[in-house]
Amino acid sequence: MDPHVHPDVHHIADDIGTMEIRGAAKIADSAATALQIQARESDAETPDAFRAEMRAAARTLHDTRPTAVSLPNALRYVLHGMDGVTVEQLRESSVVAAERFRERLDHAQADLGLVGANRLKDGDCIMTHCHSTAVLACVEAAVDQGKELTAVVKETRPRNQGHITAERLHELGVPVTLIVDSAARRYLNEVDHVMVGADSIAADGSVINKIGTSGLAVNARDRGTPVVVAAQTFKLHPGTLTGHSVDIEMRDESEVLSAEEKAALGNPTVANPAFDVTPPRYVDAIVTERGQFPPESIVMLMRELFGEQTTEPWVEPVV
Ligand SMILES: O=P(O)(O)OC[C@H]1O[C@H](OP(=O)(O)O)[C@H](O)[C@@H]1O
Repeated sequence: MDPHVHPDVHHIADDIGTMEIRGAAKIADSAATALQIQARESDAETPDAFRAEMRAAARTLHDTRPTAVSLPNALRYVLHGMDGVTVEQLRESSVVAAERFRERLDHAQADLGLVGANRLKDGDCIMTHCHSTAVLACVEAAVDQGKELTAVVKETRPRNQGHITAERLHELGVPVTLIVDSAARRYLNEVDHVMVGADSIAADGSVINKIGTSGLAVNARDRGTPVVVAAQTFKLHPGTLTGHSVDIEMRDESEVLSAEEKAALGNPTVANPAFDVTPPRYVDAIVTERGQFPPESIVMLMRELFGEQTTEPWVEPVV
């Protein structure tokens, strides 16, 4: 019989898959919460059964979206924290690990915000792409320091997450100019920084973020506008230390065109990659809770944080 996965874990996994829950930090937070629910509610009678349930829950969550490494990093953190010889010890340690992960996430976001805010000067204008809570943490910290900022916000087709950014910036008192994605180059001369988030950062300093980030970064370099990536260290992709590449998620064509719209166009092939890869030479700085790094040096931080090896604790152990 398959290990029992709590229905709330399935619900959270479904919400991550459909992007009801989205944004790399929020996904990580929700994944840790889901494992906490699984641990709290488990009826497992033996330590082996408990561990098997936790691994199954983690696999369910893991298989939802492939690109944001914050998801496996959250699962890894909680499963590595699961410790003890009785079910109650395993339960308690898992719950504590999930709680600790979520607290670290919150602190990291606040600390990163202060680092990012130091890059911003009173009167600066930023250009954003998609919706990144890490970027907003930098803006919020700068606003709290009394700096007046303005923003040019890219819509970010196909899901228009730029609209969320516009709303949040408005709440922070930052005046927003919303533009369609293809207008970005036109406005790059008028902004002081491009600020984006990240879903994964590879060992060579490449930044994997919402589709359109790489074109924006290349244009920004051409115009001499610095590109800042705001990302907590759990966006660092440990697998890339050992030669793995980051999967780029292809999402459903219905996000781009409805079935009727597609038929009216003569049924073209529709491709909907959710992310792209920006090479390190187009990134000026990666802002983390551990400070600001040139992308080429991020590998040193990764070695310090992850060592040389990575494990996938949600995979069944070989017996
Ligand atoms: O962790 P924070 O900075 O909030 O978000 C980071 C990134 O997550 C989002 O992915 P999606 O919308 O879930 O596909 C965007 O690509 C955004 O830049």
